Amino acid sequence: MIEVTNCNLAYVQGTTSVKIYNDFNLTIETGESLVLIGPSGCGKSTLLYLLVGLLRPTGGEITIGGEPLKKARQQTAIILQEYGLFPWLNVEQNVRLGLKVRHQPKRVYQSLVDEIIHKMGLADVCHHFPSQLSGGQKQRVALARALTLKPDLLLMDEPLSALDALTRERLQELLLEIWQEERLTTVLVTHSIEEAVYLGSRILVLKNGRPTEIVGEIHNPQVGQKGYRQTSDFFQKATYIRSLLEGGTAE
Ligand SMILES: Nc1ncnc2c1ncn2[C@@H]1O[C@H](COP(=O)(O)OP(=O)(O)OP(=O)(O)O)[C@@H](O)[C@H]1O
Repeated sequence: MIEVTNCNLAYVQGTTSVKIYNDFNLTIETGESLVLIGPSGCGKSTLLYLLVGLLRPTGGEITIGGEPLKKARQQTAIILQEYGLFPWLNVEQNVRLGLKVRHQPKRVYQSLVDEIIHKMGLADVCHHFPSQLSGGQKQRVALARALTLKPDLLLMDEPLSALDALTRERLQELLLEIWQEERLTTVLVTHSIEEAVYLGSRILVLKNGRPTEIVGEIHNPQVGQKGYRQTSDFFQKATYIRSLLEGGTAE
């Protein structure tokens, strides 16, 4: 379980300090797929950076599994929109990079790397360089690299936003599959209402105030059910989230 308790975070902008989070509280259960949605600038990425340990709150505390988060943990993986691949390394080298920097011997990790490359559908391009890949393939490499580290927490900042509609849908399926199989705790930031309802077992709608507020919390236990995207329940949740984003209230 992740607990964010009374957290404060301010950025210095020019001569002023702008409070993004003030006494902010959030609990994320183990195995949840939490989605954060909200207008640009409301603080979604900042929350991910706090959760990964790259930013330290100026007040309050974050604990993961009861342990106070003091610095980046090995079991947390983060995937960013720009993929974060090294252009001079091929697919396989990019995927195994995380294990290599942790000084694992090759004989220990190679079978895991091979397995994940297959699972991500990258076997045919494993000797290609990032410049030879499509956006969807690059994102699958980033995902594969994160998964080789066997994280217990996977944070994703708009990972699918640069992809065309069909590639995006295929990767949504893949993310859902990974979440269902591994039962990882995931936190996904997206601007897509549909994606939020398709992938989030709980969806938090944030408001662009100073400080940031949660204006809606939607429990979505049907996530992952076959054909969910075509149901009226899916449509109703999407409509509700839209109304919250537009500043309306619950129907
Ligand atoms: N390093 C920084 N220094 C000063 N201000 C910052 C810094 N990083 C972010 N901000 C500001 O903090 C606010 C929240 O930024 P953040 O990137 O968390 O928002 P976001 O909801 O992820 O936005 P987007 O949806 O556009 O990615 C914004 O107003 C942003 O300009």
